[in-house]
Amino acid sequence: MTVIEDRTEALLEWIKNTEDETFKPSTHSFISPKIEIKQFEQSGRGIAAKDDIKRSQQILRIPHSFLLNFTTVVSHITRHNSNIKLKEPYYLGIYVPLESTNNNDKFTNIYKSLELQDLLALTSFQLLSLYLCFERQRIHSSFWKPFLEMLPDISDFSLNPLIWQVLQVDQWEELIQFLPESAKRRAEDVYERFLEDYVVVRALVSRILDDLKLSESSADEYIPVDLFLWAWMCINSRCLYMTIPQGKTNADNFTMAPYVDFLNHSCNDECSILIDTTGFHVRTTTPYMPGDQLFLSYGPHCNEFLLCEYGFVIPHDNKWNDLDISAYIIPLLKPQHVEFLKENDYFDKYTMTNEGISFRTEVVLATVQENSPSVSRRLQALLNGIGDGATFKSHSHVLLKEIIKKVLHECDQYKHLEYNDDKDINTRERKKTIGILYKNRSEIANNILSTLE
Ligand SMILES: C[S@@+](CC[C@H](N)C(=O)[O-])C[C@H]1O[C@@H](n2cnc3c(N)ncnc32)[C@H](O)[C@@H]1O
Repeated sequence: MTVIEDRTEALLEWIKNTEDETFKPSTHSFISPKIEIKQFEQSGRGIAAKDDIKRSQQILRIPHSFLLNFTTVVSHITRHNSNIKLKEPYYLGIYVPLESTNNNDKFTNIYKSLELQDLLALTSFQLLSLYLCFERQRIHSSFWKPFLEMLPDISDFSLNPLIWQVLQVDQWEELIQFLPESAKRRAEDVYERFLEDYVVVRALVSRILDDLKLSESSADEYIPVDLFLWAWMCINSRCLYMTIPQGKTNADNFTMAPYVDFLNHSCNDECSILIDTTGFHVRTTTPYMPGDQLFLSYGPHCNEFLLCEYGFVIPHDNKWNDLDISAYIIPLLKPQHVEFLKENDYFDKYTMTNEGISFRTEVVLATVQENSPSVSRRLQALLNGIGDGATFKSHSHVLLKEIIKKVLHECDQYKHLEYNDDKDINTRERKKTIGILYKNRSEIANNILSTLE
């Protein structure tokens, strides 16, 4: 057996796979005997059909105790602290084996010192990143060992700009500079989210070390930044939407789900998800033949989003690609335009797709044509949906053509990156991916331009 097959066996045993849809659904998993984990060239490990699978067939069910989320992590950590009694109903069904708390390593000493309010003050991302970092380091006594052993390596995220920046990979500053402005902004947003989580978690660990009079130990020993990065990226690239009762914002509403997290992304919905009291279920929404890869849509995401959040792109025909031209339009705005657009919630994010320009883009192109937008009746009519903005159209088209020509000029400068021959394979792949982003932009720009001529 190969290493991956061994690990898969261990995972199936741990999640108590029964291959029986009806057997003890709240404590045992069901992994359809018609599927298997396989290696795919473009997308790494994924799930393949071994047999014909009909549409609308249940293929996976994972009980709540094997899902890694805010509720299960709080249940596991607080088991180390006998003063904490969890009473809320959502904690009651979570199975935490006692053996997993019988250890006195340096990480469980921190768990013992964490109060419930410390945990509840964290976001899902912060709590799970902290927990994955610790459990990875105490893996041999971790309840989650078979799951942790199936998680990707940091090298699997090599295309992701967050990795370039945090690990300062070869040519990282140049690579970030090469990104289209809208992708650069997405990458900055991801970096800020990551940094904020790291700072909060590190401060919490430092405080506990102080409380334990262990201030000679540094929080960096407990959460090295590269391990925190690995944990954070595992979560970001594998989290699945699920409502969390303790969630403070929508961003807290997710879970990690063993085995389900091997489903790769496609633009079309080919599987669907359902969560009930027995756990996390996946059904097919399309038929599959033996050898086919099963896919789940992670959402209507363009390539810039997929790259910055997950570290991959769909090289051909991502139907959710858009072209963000905010960086070209915003410099054209006068202060009164900016004020008007902000007041009406139309500032920034000016996009177009192959189908045409977005309404936000139509609004901004109309707004720049008005000296005093706040008193323009025709602009107000456009915003209220009373007028169709016909009087703005011809000048909007002129402006749009100018902008698109600039976009195409920029794409011509960078498209060649797709075919670069950098001697370092990682840099080569990263540059190639940036080149694909420019190719995507030029395709949309050319399509829109042809409708204007
Ligand atoms: C939820 S995991 C899927 C399992 C993953 N392939 C693995 O080997 O563990 C998501 C990650 O899979 C990869 N991925 C998913 N869909 C992909 C696709 N259509 N093309 C390329 N990579 C993909 C990306 O690396 C992404 O961060």
